Amino acid sequence: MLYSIISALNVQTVLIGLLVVLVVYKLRQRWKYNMPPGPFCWPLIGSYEVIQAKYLHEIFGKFTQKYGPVFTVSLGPYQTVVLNDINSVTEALVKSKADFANRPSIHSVDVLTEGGKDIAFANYTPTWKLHRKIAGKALRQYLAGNHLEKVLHDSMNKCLPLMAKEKGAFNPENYIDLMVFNILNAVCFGESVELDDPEFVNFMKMDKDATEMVGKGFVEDMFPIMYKIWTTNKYRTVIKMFDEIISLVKRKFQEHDKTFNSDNIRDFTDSLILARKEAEQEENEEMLSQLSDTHLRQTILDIFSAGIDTSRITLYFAVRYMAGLPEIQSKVQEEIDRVVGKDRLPGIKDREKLSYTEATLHEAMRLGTAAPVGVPHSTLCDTKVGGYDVPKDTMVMINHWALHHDPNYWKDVEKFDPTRFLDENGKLGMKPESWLPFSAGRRVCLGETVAKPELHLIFATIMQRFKITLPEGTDPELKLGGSGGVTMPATYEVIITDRIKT
Ligand code: HEM
Repeated sequence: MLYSIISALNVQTVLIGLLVVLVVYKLRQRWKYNMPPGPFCWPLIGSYEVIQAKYLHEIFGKFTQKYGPVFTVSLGPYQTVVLNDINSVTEALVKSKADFANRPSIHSVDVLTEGGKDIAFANYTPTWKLHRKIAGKALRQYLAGNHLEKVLHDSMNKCLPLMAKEKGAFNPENYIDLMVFNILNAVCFGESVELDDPEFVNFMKMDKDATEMVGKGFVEDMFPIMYKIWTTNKYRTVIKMFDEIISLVKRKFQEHDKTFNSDNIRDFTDSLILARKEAEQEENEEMLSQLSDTHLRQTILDIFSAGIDTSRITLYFAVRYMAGLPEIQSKVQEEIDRVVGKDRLPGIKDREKLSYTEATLHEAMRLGTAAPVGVPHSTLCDTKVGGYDVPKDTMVMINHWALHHDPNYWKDVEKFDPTRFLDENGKLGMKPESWLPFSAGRRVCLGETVAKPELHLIFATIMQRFKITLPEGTDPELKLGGSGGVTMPATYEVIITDRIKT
């Protein structure tokens, strides 16, 4: 009895002590720094409104109206500065780029990245710079030849006939997943799979479940002490999925390592192995220590999973918009018929002539931003943005969704209008200032040069082949699905008519 009272008292004392320390820390921060304003946040828990919100970009939009485009909010214990307009984003990511180039340390992410050994979530260190350089070079080598077009055509030739068999209303997700998966699978591992391949089915299920769970966040990331005491079922499930995904990439990497031949570089994985062999020949011990199996498989996992998720979600949006906007769809198809015809698939070289098609995809990426709040950044030093102070180690989020819906930059914000991206001659014009789906600065999307031709060709090829409509009675307005930091269209069905009967 006495023991339990003492231990209860101890717990209370510790908790109160912690609370006092936190309040003092917060007051000191307020006194020392002129931080951006923001809503009331509870110590440790953060903002109640954020916890309750369905989408982060939406609640951030609400705060912007009240506090302006730069505000502070606590997400659990993470004091976060959110940037909601292009001026503040450019100031942070372009003008003061090194200051904002770090990533916050989040436990669940640390598990997936085997201790931050990847690119996307790694700290801004010389090792990160080396990996980004090597991975960028490998991707450029891949894009230099006609590899990407071949891989794309192979993937589309496999998927389109399967899709054409659909009679009546169906959900196109599986086909889009297969198109994207096979392209990234070929880029990374030189392989292609069938629609019912267990590896594909299993990976997509795990990837989607994990994306949804990560998008909603984990209580354990808010209260890291929980990892040591007790973890939720949700957290244990996602960790099991991470383990499986890591094992899959590990197996593929080991197979490549065993069969590697420097005269025949088959894919991105081979390019990374080659970079390591070159470091071995140069006896560059320092570089070699940063090119361990773990580092290389984490780089591959980044390219594979970052590429699949963003691309599939962008295409879910694009197809759904086209199904609800028959006039725009017809214009896209007229252009493709005129430039490419119906006897061959669109190729990389057609892209510059398919301006309206490209503009339509850009508009789908604006209205249906696949990474609405991007990947969180963190400050490397005390710095400034929008006239406010941002202390070292503050989490910084970019609200890409807000940039893409800012009425100061977009007329009739909610209207789907591809001509925003065209000049007076109907050609693709300069990038609109507040269009930033791939972000900017030191951590700008590494896959942008792959994603742009990849998405364009998949989209153009689907549009060339099928007229897409919504089942009778469906509201043409797109409803948003996903939650937290992940957005996608709510599950939908379409009906397709084959425009090229084969
Ligand atoms: C629609 C397609 C895509 C979109 C909208 C997109 C968007 C983004 C965004 C917003 C970031 C975070 C940038 C920042 O931290 O400020 C990012 C990072 C990244 N993306 Fe993409 N991405 C796309 C496709 C791809 C593809 C196809 C790949 C791989 C081939 C890829 C690989 C990466 C990597 C590795 C990073 C981390 C960069 C770093 O931290 O240094 N992405 N992407």
